[in-house]
Amino acid sequence: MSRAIVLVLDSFGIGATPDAERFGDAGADTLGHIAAACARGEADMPAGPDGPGRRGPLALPNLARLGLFHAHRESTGDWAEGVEVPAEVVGAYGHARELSSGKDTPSGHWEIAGVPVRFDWGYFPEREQSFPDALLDALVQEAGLPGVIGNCHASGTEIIARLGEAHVESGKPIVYTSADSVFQIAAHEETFGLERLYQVCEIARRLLEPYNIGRVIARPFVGEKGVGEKGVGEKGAGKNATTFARTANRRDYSVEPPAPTVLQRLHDDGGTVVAIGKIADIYAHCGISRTVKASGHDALMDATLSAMMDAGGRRLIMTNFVDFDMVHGHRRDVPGYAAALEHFDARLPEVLARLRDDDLLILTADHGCDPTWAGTDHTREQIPVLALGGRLSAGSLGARTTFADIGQSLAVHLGLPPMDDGMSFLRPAETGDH
Ligand SMILES: O=P(O)(O)O[C@H]1O[C@H](CO)[C@@H](O)[C@H]1O
Ligand SMILES: [Mn+2]
Ligand SMILES: [Mn+2]
Repeated sequence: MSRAIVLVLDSFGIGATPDAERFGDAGADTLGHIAAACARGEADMPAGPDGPGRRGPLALPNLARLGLFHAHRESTGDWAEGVEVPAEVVGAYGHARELSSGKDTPSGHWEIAGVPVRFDWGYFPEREQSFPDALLDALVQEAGLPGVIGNCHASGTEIIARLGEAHVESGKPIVYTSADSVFQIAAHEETFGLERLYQVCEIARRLLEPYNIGRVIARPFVGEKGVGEKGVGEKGAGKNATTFARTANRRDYSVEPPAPTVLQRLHDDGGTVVAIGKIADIYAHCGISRTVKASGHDALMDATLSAMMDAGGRRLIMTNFVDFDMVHGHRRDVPGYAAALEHFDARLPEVLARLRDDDLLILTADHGCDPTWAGTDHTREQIPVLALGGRLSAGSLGARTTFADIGQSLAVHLGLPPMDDGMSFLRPAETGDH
């Protein structure tokens, strides 16, 4: 029975799309710019409590053997700087551009699953006073809040450092947005309460219906307000030392995909869809047979491996590795992104060792988030398509004109009727037994 394993490296773009100019992203290249910084020795990181550190050129030998650097070269025209190009490539590799109108996570994932987003999302483009009064008034009234603060474009970590204390003192949640179609609500897990935050998000989800907003995101945090001056030499010396930090209890309230995804089709056809990490939230819980929550790339990898060890059956296992984006991309943390990639690469052989003959493995991404780029938002980029399966031969899959080629290939592999969008890169002779 065919199985497919799809690993989404959230935000791991491999070069700007032809339409990147429209997004202010011409020249963005998440992989290329990380590799260049590593080659220049600008992404060294000492060992610390968070990991073993890293040094020198970007080392991704296992992804390289699947064709990552070849795919990047076909996308951008150049080899990534300082990387070791493997003598032999064993994977089928390509790069894909996005048909969807946005460069956000749901659009990217839905298109990967065969359903591009052709309509325009609603956005809140004003940097300050971003949300309509009518919306905030209704939220305050329906949720019984003393008010809200924030109401601007912001980076989530910056805004809790800046407004966390005011939030704790006033009980007013922090509302903010970004270049994405999002309404984000940050609140303290203990003083405000996690369940209450989720309830407020559900009310916001309903109130946002007329605005066509893709996601409401609950951003719980913990920690304390400033406790005096920090000592000389410490990070943030001279500033009030707040300890506000976000927790793993983030929750995304997405609208439903506009058409049945390949996940939905498999689930409805009696197959099993195992959603690991944020996947279930991203697909608004549509077409999910089993949800496995895990936080951090090691736990996400462990959950993926254990799902691969489960008894067979026609199934899709899909995992989102969110820290590339959330912890490193948006925070413009080049050394951290490089270290996370190297760590992922080092664990990849564990996945390869668990592949069965009729499995199809696909590694890909949902958009870019170039950590060397201005601002803190995503970047409109091509995604890598690295595929390995019993009957797929090694070599280039070329330039794919939509992420939906992945969904179409999954439909073929899993024995489903064709999706409306995308072209399969599996030849019929290469499909598994159903
Ligand atoms: O800065 P933080 O809160 O991480 O938010 C980022 O994460 C959101 C979802 O990807 C994006 O819209 C961006 O605003
Ligand atoms: Mn994403
Ligand atoms: Mn993001």
